[in-house]
Amino acid sequence: MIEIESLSRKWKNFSLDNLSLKVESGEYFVILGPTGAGKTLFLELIAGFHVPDSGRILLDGKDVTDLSPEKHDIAFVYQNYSLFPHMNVKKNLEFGMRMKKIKDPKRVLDTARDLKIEHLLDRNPLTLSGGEQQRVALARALVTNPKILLLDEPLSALDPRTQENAREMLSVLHKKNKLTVLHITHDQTEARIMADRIAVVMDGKLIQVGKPEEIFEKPVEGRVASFVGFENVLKGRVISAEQGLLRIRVGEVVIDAAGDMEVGDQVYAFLRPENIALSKSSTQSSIRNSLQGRVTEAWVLGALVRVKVDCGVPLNVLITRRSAEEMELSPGVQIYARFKASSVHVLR
Ligand SMILES: Nc1ncnc2c1ncn2[C@@H]1O[C@H](COP(=O)(O)OP(=O)(O)OP(=O)(O)O)[C@@H](O)[C@H]1O
Repeated sequence: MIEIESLSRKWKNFSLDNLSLKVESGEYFVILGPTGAGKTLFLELIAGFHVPDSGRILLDGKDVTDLSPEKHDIAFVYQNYSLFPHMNVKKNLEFGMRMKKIKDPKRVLDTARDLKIEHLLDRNPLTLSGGEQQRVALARALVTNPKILLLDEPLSALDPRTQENAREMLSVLHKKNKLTVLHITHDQTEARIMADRIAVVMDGKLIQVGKPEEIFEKPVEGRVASFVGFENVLKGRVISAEQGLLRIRVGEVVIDAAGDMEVGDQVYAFLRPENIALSKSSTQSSIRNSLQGRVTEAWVLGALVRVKVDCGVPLNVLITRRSAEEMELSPGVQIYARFKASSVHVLR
């Protein structure tokens, strides 16, 4: 459906380099990356707002690289919604239809019903809440019955509850209208929940494409690992490697990890804070790693507590508030940090 072949474009101090990507028809595809990665520019290239320096864009097999945006037959929802403030909601919707020369008044009402904005049709966009504006922006995009929907951070301006409703609504519309969606976000949770597949973009480059579990469990580069939540990065050297089980020396500490490396390799071991458990005693269990250490800091974050532990290596740990209270955790307390070998993601 959407084929991007070696797309490059340079702006003053920023460039998108050699991006290639295939999005299947009907896929919900998320482009994930930190702020300034070039996600918006990438989406705008696909929509035809800029002409690339090199490379091709094919929509449904048709080369649209040099065609104007109207010929791309794509609907775009902007981060700030960009509703026309001098038109009421109904006229905002009708505008899109006029542009595409669609004359079907029923579509406005049907789309308004789908997006639950029937009661807002006479209102001025400036009087709407953020969530209502977002639904109107989506309605304006969908009223022309596009095959491809491009969403630029569509949920970032909404409060968490409204975000949840909007996510659900987007999923329903995606399935009902058999849309191919390209959704960009810097929010990992959003990407993980919504995507069939994810492309990670950083510094104008496409780093990894895969299913959510591949991106979140098997990131291919350290910067992706850090971005998707592997906060602990331990640099070490492999001292033994047998049947997929590695022993890695990190300073004075030795940890076990699952992976495919060779003895002598210098590696980075990545570990999520939520995959480390704390206990006051070193009880026997199948968990391979149990490092003795001392709590250096602890902050309460609602139902969770973020704990810094010094085990010869510094570790960030996230545990429930209840566990922290049961263990009477506070700076200076002696503790064991425990984690499975399979929780450690090892990269060269
Ligand atoms: N018209 C332009 N001319 C020159 N540079 C630009 C232009 N538009 C954006 N940039 C720069 O390109 C880089 C990528 O911007 P872009 O908006 O695509 O990032 P993003 O990944 O969408 O970030 P965010 O999540 O913050 O929106 C930034 O450094 C930005 O300053």
